[in-house]
Amino acid sequence: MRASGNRFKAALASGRPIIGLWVACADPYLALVAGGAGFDWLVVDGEHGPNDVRSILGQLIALEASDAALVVRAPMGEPWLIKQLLDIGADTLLVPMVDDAEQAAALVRAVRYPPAGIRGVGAGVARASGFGRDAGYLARADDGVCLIVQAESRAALENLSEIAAVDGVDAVFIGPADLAADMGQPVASAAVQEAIAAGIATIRAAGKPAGIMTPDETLNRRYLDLGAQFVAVGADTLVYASALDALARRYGLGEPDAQPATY
Ligand SMILES: O=C(O)C(=O)C[C@H](O)[C@@H](O)CO
Repeated sequence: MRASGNRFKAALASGRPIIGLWVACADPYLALVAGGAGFDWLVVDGEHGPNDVRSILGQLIALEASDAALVVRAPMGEPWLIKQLLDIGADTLLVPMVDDAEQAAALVRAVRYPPAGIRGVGAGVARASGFGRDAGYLARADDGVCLIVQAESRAALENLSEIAAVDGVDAVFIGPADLAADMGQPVASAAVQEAIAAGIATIRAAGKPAGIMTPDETLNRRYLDLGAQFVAVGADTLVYASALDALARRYGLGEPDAQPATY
């Protein structure tokens, strides 16, 4: 267990842009491969990767020696699951589909122990506290958690300033794919791009770091120019599929006209 404080929070506090990677293969061995690439942060994706608490635990253990800040994305913001993810040692949670400040405030309560929150106390049987060996864990735990909420709908963007203002929300991530789907437009459309630009500005105006993810380098550099601070630039699954497809095509195998994998 990392006793050196929350690495993602420290990276955000530095003010410098940090570049991340989605880790969705749901396998500790492949997580090790990603962990050695040099990304500033990695998201173990519990929403779209075929993960459960045990597989996420295996990846956290595999990544313990990595220099990357580790983020775990919950499938949804359920307090019982958040409790389990924190107990296995996740200290930075990314929670999808947050549409209003009430949801965000409930998530803050879910990541905090009483009296500030509702997180059940089970540190004595939790990896997070070194199975009770870290006597100071409970006192540090609330401050040691970094909560990132995802705004990825028209409703979320309408409520974005209130969401970002919630005390205990450390950062806000804009989900382009879900936002585009909710808007009924392609991610690269002017309407979605304008909404993302406005969203980044709103999050920054609230004094919170803005994050986003897309495999499109042109868009990522635009988002960085707009002030996004934590930007994921790809996913292990996409890179793996594209690289294998390209290798097969070099020997005349696979679909010669197949489009590069994208999300
Ligand atoms: O809506 C989005 O975009 C995201 O939340 C990121 C994606 O889910 C990422 O996993 C790529 O599919």
